[in-house]
Amino acid sequence: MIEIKDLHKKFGKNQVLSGIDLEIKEGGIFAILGPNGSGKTTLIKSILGMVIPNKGNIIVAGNSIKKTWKYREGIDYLPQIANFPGNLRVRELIRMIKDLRRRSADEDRLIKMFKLEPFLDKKLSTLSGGTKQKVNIVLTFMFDSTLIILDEPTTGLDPASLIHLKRLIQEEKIKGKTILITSHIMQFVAEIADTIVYILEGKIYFKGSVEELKAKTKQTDLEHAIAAITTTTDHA
Ligand SMILES: Nc1ncnc2c1ncn2[C@@H]1O[C@H](COP(=O)(O)OP(=O)(O)OP(=O)(O)O)[C@@H](O)[C@H]1O
Repeated sequence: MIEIKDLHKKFGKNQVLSGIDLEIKEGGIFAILGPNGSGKTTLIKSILGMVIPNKGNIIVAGNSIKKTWKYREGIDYLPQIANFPGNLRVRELIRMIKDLRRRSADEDRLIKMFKLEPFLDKKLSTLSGGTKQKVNIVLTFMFDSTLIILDEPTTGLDPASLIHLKRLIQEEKIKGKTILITSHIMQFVAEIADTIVYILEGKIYFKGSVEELKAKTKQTDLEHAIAAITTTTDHA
């Protein structure tokens, strides 16, 4: 589904990605992990064509993404920070995104799931952080793309909403979709991820399952395994 070959990206003198090689097969949940500033969002934005790499190649669904944008229509993306005009009402925003993408959407089920009915006529600027995030989740999942990219999807969510989000992601996986997630919430990652990709110092430091990482680092939970990763694993 996605092939990344020798990807390099620097911002000024800051070398963020320095030779990322990664294959993401079709179907399943992939968590991209790494410390703050390790380049997770940069990698995601490179896949989306929002960051132009200095070197390397990215192939999505068999085609190089260089100088093309059409492939992006087949990706549903939840950004880490979504900035929509505050004076828009939730209902208007949903309408606007549907018009922009010119795709059929199934928003009603999601609005119900996240109990957003009372907020539909409210302006975005008046919503709490968690409610805004639920609106962003609706905007992401209301389309039916085969590739879904979620940058820190749990931000601000209360426990009930987190359960809904997990269920939603798992339902999409069962449909055969490929889901790419970044998160710092290790319990969330441990519960849903099939494969973990750990980025450190611009490279892929580990790729494998949660169980493989726990075994490799001799830890019983993912949080401690991640903490131990740099001292106990070899480069993947
Ligand atoms: N547009 C930009 N211009 C300059 N530097 C940038 C830009 N985008 C990202 N960076 C830098 O690139 C590095 C990686 O940032 P990135 O957002 O990809 O990290 P991250 O792993 O997603 O971090 P976090 O876990 O904090 O979200 C950081 O040092 C950041 O300051």
